[in-house]
Amino acid sequence: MAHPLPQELSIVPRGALTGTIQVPGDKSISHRSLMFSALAVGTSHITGLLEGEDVLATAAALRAMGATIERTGGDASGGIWRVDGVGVGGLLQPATALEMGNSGTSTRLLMGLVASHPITATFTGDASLSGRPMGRVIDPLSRMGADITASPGGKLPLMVRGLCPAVPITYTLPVASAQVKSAILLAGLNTPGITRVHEPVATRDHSERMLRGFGAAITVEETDEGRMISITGEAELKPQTITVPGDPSSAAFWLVAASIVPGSDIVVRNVGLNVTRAGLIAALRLMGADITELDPRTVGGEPVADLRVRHAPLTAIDVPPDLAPSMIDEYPVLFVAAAFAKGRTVARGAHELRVKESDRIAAMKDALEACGVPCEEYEDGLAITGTGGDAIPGPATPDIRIASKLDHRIAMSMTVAGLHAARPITIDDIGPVATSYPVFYQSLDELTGAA
Ligand SMILES: O=C(O)C1=C[C@@H](OP(=O)(O)O)[C@@H](O)[C@H](O)C1
Ligand SMILES: C=C(OP(=O)(O)O)C(=O)O
Repeated sequence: MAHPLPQELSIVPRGALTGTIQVPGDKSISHRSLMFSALAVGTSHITGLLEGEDVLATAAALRAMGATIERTGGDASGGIWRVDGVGVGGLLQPATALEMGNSGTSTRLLMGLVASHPITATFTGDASLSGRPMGRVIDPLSRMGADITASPGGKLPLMVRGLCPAVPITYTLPVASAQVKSAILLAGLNTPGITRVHEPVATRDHSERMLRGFGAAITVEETDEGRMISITGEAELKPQTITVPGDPSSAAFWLVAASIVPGSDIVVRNVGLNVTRAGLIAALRLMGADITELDPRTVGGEPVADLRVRHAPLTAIDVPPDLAPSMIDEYPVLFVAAAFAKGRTVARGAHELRVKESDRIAAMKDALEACGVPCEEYEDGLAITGTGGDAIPGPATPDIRIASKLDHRIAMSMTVAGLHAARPITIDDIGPVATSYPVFYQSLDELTGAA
């Protein structure tokens, strides 16, 4: 895929954030809504689907394998989509390679789907995705019988030749990864017998919740050694009407922005608060953030609330490592919060950050240090010495560019940092923001009165 030209942007402070916004649909739930609907027998309807590039890559791949997927309406806060599924076992051989763009979730979950179908698919991706480890899914899916040929180091491009019928396995996750767990469960859907995933550390449980909603026989047993998830194969999924809640990983940027910019007082509506995703809120509250949950309710089987966030002085903490799985995508913006806290925040136990769209530990260290924020890098995290609430200095000279490294979360996090910096922060490429939050800069305009 040809890369679009880099979109450079300079961020300058815009004053307090005020008003109310709604974040787009949850990315994890949007991917799964499309995949499970594509495997159901009949027509599903999805409201609030995130229309980011990652989710659109999933839709395109499912279409290439026979599902009919159409947008029927919607607005900036989310799309309304209709999916006519092919039934479990009914995926067709795609005619061309599946182009996954920047999306790890699309790649790993769809590899699981292909693994137990009688089809062969080639997966390709952009430079970021092509550097990410796929061995973590290649191993269990190969044990189930799939024949997978990958590029050196277990990377993309790779080809999955599915086996049908596949062999059920019991697999203990060697890394805390909802993508690996979900890939195995998806392969298990079309595998005779019971496929089991043992998860020593709990990760996001959207697949389990949604598969149950679609009528799959799935059980979750809590044990002293973690969770054992069992799925009975050759399932028949029933079509659903799904409302996707707002993405807590997108709300995260506003929670931090309002906390650090003096005078801010905002409401972020419709934020998913599943405990397997809510770690950042817990960490920010430990730092002294002023976050109130309003109107708690259930949307699409997930707990949701509106969040009121007011500026508050933040204090450094040792981020509890057991929060890591429930805030894994939020570390970059947590590091920004730490840059404004009083004292030295230490966040460790987050080695997985090394293998996201970029090495997020190195990327944020480089970015924050370039803005005058003292950092110390560990193999599994970062220590950051904050200003105690004052503006961070910003780059020493105007020619310094902050590298977003094809990583949406680095671009958005450094945008937030630029809202309270003494000098402008120029980001070399904000294009990747479109993967998960296409209306991010519109929402920033709304919250800062520039819309
Ligand atoms: O299952 C998912 O939807 C996701 C799981 C996480 O990845 P890992 O499974 O690699 O931890 C997360 O970082 C990613 O943004 C989305
Ligand atoms: C890690 C992320 O996504 P993915 O793994 O799907 O590329 C993310 O959105 O931060």
